[in-house]
Amino acid sequence: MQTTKMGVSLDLLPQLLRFNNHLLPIILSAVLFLILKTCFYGHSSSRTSKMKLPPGPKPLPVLGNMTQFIRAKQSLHVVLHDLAKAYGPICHLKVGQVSLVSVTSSEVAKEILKTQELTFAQRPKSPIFEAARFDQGGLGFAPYGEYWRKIRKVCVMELLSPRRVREFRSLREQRISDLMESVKCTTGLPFNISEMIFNCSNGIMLEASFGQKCSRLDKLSSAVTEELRLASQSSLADVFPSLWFLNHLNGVKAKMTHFRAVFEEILGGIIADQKIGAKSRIHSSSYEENLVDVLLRLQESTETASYLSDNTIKDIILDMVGGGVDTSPAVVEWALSEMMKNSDIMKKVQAELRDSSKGKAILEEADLEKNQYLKLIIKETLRLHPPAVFVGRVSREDCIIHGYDIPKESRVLINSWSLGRDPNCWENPEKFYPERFQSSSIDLAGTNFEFLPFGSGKRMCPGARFAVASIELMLANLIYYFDWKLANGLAPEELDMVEDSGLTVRRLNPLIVVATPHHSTG
Ligand code: HEM
Repeated sequence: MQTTKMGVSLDLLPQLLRFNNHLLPIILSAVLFLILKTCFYGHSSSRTSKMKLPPGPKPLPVLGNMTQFIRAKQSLHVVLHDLAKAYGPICHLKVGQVSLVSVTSSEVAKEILKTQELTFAQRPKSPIFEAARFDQGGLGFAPYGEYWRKIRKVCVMELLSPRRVREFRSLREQRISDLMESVKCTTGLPFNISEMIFNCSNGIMLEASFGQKCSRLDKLSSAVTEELRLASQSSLADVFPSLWFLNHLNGVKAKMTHFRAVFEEILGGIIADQKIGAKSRIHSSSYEENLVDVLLRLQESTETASYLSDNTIKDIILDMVGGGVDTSPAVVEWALSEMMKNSDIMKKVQAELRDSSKGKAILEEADLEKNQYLKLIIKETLRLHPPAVFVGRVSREDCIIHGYDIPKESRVLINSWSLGRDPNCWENPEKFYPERFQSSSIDLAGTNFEFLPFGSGKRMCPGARFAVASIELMLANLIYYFDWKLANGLAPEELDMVEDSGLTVRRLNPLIVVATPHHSTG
């Protein structure tokens, strides 16, 4: 293996940073700055190797020239997956000034997420998100500590608890029934199901959060989507933290400040309105609380009042909307795509659903309990297409992982996409084969480290139950009620499965289909 100090930094930058041409001078100066800094002062990886450590463990070398692995426009998770084939399950990359540790094996993932859980209970700092948040970044980006613990408790026990998820059942059923009506209206013509799935899923999340449909919520959801998109186009300043001014020069800071103003206007307005109406609504016995109501009620309670300011509530709500916005629809989209390609699987699940719920116009959640195959399909989709391809953490102290020194502040990317395709863990890993989960104990709880779609441990996704409830009901109804064909005479094997890049990995090209109502349903 060839080891050079700068090779990786420069080769990986174009992968991580998508930038406009007018930013080129800034980028070049930054790279030049780094080269000079490296030449004259050395860089942090060389400091790493000089650290005093107990005998045995060794510094994880920075990999050398990897140009051969980086094909044009390939996503970072695929680049890192390919690197692992050559260099092993743990690789140290230098990206700008940041030490990045890529992990692609379940054993190493377990060491990080379980054995040394506390060391890695921190998320990478994101100056981009910080600029668009109000307090300490809600749950997702709050530093591990007392504040995070309190907010996490509110989210897990109050906002996304099993009881609360059940309470939103009729909301899900109503929204999905609206989706079915929209699909019916396409009357056998080609249409973009990806967009409809996205709107439905988004509608569920927004209505659960605010209890209403209104135009300002559409504005909020587009701002959150745009914000996530901008954040996924990782800014140069993220990998050169000492060049703090870059985010000002490249316009990212201004855009984030704009999003913050949009969030302030909409969320500030909604919180003020809901405060006025809350007491009368909550005293009505038929009233179902939405998430903002719950947070405002907790704001009045002596136990939680001290840390639930209006700004914290805004951050938490942005976490809820942001956490669910692209992820759940991505799973429905990928599952449907896989079934379009694998007609046997589609037929099998349709038969199971249609036999068990004969003649029903629409499936309710209670109808799904007996449909095991649908659950296997969702797991298999999450294995091959985890919407969040990385579980991202930061080391809070120097530690040793897999026999290597990992310095404090290293960013760790556990590649869930790669874990789901590891031939050491999965037979015939590239094949979409839901039956593999049939007699397996592997579940979504994050205790099987080859399958981490929702992460694991203390910072595991608190929205998993909420997400799965929507995904199951939406997918079940779509395949129960309609028969599906690809548009424009496309054969199943011609359907592309190209991934978009971003924080959430969805299809790059929308799924264009033709739906025909099935004669025995409804
Ligand atoms: C299919 C849908 C979803 C997937 C695949 C997903 C995946 C993930 C993953 C991988 C993490 C990081 C976990 C870790 O570090 O161990 C995470 C964190 C998080 N997710 Fe989700 N998520 C989904 C839906 C949701 C929904 C619907 C919400 C909110 C309603 C949500 C809210 C959050 C929050 C707040 C965190 C940060 C938790 C913390 O840092 O303590 N997610 N999610």
